[in-house]
Amino acid sequence: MVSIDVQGASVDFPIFDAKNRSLKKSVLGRAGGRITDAKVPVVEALRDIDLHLQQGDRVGLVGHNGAGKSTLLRLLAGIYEPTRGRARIRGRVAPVFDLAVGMDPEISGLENILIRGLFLGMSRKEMERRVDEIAEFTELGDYLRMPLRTYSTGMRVRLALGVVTSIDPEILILDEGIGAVDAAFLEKARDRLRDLVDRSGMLVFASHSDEFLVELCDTAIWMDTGEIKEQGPLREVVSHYKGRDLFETLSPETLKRIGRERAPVVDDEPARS
Ligand SMILES: Nc1ncnc2c1ncn2[C@@H]1O[C@H](COP(=O)(O)OP(=O)(O)OP(=O)(O)O)[C@@H](O)[C@H]1O
Repeated sequence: MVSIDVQGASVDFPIFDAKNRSLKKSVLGRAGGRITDAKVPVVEALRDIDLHLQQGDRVGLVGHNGAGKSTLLRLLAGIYEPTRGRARIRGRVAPVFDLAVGMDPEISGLENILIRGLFLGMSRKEMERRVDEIAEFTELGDYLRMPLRTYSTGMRVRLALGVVTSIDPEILILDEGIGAVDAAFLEKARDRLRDLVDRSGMLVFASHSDEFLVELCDTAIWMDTGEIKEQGPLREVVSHYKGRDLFETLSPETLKRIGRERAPVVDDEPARS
């Protein structure tokens, strides 16, 4: 059984080369974690996080720029150790922060499929079994035998997305980078992404995209200046964060796919006869 237990965890980044010349006018900062006023300033990226996640959880992470989403993902992936408190992770983590990480420009697309799969925790045998199917999905044809440096950005993303959606992670930690893929290909990748999420034991996904959040998650955490401001059902938490109903901007196709009706809009105006 996979699980993540975080108790009283904080992550600080001391900044040794910060400029101490103050701004002529003090500027109200809205983005980012709190910065302590010391000789060596410290960015408090996460403060006092308590979190328990278990098998089957599909959690969306929302919050303003610099709220601590990526730092929390790295803590949950075991990449960062908490400065204070503790984080216990049970299960094999596949961290997908940047689709391009683990790809080598000098080797072919086919070789990159294998290497990237190993990086995400698959065995060589498993990847050899899947390589044909991934190659077909990417529609890259003869390019798969060419070095990766000859690919356009979109072609690289196709390759990376093909590999990422073929793995069997116990804990899938996903950062929002996948939003950068072109819309047509994403349409094609959507079912694969859903399958990936369905067969992974747990998903934590940071995203600014309403469509992606409703497609992949059922609960949410709202991060604000390094703290958990709210945690609960997806629609409720994201609607509080956005200040409007999460379902308001979804396309009819998305609503149909997720099998939900848009809630009736509450009309404050007195009914006219
Ligand atoms: N390596 C680092 N060194 C110093 N400060 C950092 C580092 N990584 C993150 N921070 C700071 O920690 C805070 C949280 O950053 P984080 O990247 O987790 O935010 P985020 O919610 O993912 O933001 P975004 O939506 O803009 O990606 C910010 O104030 C950021 O400046």
